[in-house]
Amino acid sequence: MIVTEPALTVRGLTKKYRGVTALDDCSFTLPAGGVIALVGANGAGKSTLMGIVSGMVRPTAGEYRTGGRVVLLSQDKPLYRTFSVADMLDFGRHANHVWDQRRALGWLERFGIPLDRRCDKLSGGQQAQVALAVALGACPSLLLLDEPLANLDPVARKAVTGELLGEVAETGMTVLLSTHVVAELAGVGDHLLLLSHGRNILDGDADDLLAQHLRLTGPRSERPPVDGEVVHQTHTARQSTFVVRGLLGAATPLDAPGWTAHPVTLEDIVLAYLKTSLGETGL
Ligand SMILES: Nc1ncnc2c1ncn2[C@@H]1O[C@H](COP(=O)(O)OP(=O)(O)OP(=O)(O)O)[C@@H](O)[C@H]1O
Repeated sequence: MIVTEPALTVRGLTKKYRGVTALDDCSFTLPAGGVIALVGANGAGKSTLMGIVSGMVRPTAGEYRTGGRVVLLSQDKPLYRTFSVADMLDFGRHANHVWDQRRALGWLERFGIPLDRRCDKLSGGQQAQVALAVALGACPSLLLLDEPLANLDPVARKAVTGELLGEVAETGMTVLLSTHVVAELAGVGDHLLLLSHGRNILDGDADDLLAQHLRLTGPRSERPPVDGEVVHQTHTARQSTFVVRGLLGAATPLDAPGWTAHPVTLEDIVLAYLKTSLGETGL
């Protein structure tokens, strides 16, 4: 039996800046070999987590363990303005012990990025592609992408995500992709990690999470008509809606007059947890 080491294990990880708790006693394990969507509002602690895991930021408490080479591509793309694209690949080759020039070149070719163009003469989206090529050339086992796709238009973002999934399938690497574009989650991540105020409030396999959650609508009631954890609830004078985590699938018939069950999307799940963590009860 092949036992794959997790891509990342985190125990009690905490980071405090003067007066600000950026990460608050986080513990979770992320599986290897897929794309993990790291989701959270502005200031939730996503960049801090990536900074720690890449070794750039020292945690205040707790520990973490990774399964191999970690490469971070941060929000401010690390390019030298006056370097050509080819110079950036040379730089990558010299800055990394392990370097795969073919892989870096292949990525640039797929997106038609000219090698002789100076980095400051490229569009924001093209600069993101060069930074990605350098990151991939370094052959990461865990690639941390801190919103590097923010400059890309939705079509380009989809193309890049598709190519990244190809790289994951080919090499077995793990990509931790941070985003607050919740609407674009579908089809991006195999696994979801949700941060709110420095705490990991949800993590799990995307398909499992979809199967475990459902929305129930029925006559106004204090409680839903099924067992399970109430993630979020809203009430009007005559109607109640609950997002519940339980064992019932949306296709299971409900033995409760007036109640209907609906499947949820990953976006619905994320929003339900975030609203509850922000204290929005809808009561
Ligand atoms: N160097 C720092 N000094 C002081 N406070 C910091 C520092 N870096 C981050 N913080 C604070 O820590 C908290 C978490 O910030 P972080 O950048 O990790 O969040 P984020 O989820 O990446 O946010 P965004 O989506 O806006 O990039 C915020 O309150 C932020 O102001």
